[in-house]
Amino acid sequence: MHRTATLLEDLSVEITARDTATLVAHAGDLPAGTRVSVTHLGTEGAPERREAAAAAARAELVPVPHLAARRLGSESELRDALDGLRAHDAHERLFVVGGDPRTPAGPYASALDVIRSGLLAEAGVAEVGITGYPEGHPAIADEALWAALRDKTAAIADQGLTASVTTQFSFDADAVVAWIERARALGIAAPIRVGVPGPAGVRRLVAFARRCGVGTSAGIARKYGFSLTSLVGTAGPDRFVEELTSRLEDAHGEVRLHLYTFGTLAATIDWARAAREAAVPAERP
Ligand SMILES: NC(=O)C1=CN([C@@H]2O[C@H](COP(=O)(O)OP(=O)(O)OC[C@H]3O[C@@H](n4cnc5c(N)ncnc54)[C@H](O)[C@@H]3O)[C@@H](O)[C@H]2O)C=CC1
Ligand SMILES: Nc1nc(=O)c2c([nH]1)NC[C@@H]1CN(c3ccc(C(=O)N[C@@H](CCC(=O)O)C(=O)O)cc3)CN21
Repeated sequence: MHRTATLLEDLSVEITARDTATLVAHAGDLPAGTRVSVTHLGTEGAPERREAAAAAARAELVPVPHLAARRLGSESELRDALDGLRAHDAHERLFVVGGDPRTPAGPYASALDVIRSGLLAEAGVAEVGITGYPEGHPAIADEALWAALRDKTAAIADQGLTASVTTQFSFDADAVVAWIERARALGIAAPIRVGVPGPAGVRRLVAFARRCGVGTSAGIARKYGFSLTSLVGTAGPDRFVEELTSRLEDAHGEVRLHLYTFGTLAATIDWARAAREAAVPAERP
């Protein structure tokens, strides 16, 4: 398939539990089998996240619930979360992230600690998603990030599980392509889902970028499609996707798109459908 079509056909979306009703209402506009990540925030509980994942599964989508290691208070909290997901058949794919809390709430200080617990494999998880940072991380040194990526990939394989990588959102296609090349050069062969925000208000994007420690230099932002001096208006990932597409080659391995929806799930689904239809024109009789 053409590369743009592949990126757009098999993209994934990331929601929070409170997007569940919107997801159910608009699921029909996503291809069956689309992966739906459910962010692990401190403001939403495990039952709501589990319900969001279950709703995705019922809608013929593939849930990817997130677990933030530092938000887990105890081993039994992890066991309960896995059991709850399993009861809804929403445990096959998980995304494990360290999490923002400065101090871990319980025994897991990093994603690696959760993976090494062995509880994921025991619960019947098949695939474990981990992070990637094309623009680095404000509080974690680059060397530590690359070491973590290597160690997590190895630990996932040791547990007999499959790894995939989803990158922190970025507005900079050059940084993303350079990051993919470095990862491949280091022997990371897992599929990489490139994180980018869905269409959203510029003010919102700037606020989330600040909150998540993602750079928005004026030049990059302008290229992406938003002006930092004029915060009114909406910016979408069109140019980013176009540029990413034009730069990707077979040597980059399996690469997909991951859309962080930041409260704009319906608009993101509309955007994805329009982009898909533009890339793969319906066959004429
Ligand atoms: N990329 C994403 O979608 C999300 C990222 N986060 C971020 O997760 C970060 C780390 O998670 P992963 O990338 O999975 O790393 P990780 O858990 O694999 O850890 C990588 C390295 O950073 C250290 N570390 C982990 N969390 C930290 C924190 N909050 N502060 C300082 N050092 C930390 C670990 O000890 C380890 O050395 C959080 O700080 C947060 O910024 C949180 C939610 C979603
Ligand atoms: N460093 C870091 N921390 C994160 O928590 C994080 C990232 N990076 N990268 C992207 C993902 C996506 N993230 C988020 C975070 C918040 C909302 C959000 O919509 N928050 C609502 C409140 C939702 C609620 O509390 O139920 C908001 O209006 O802020 C969405 C995605 C969190 N993630």
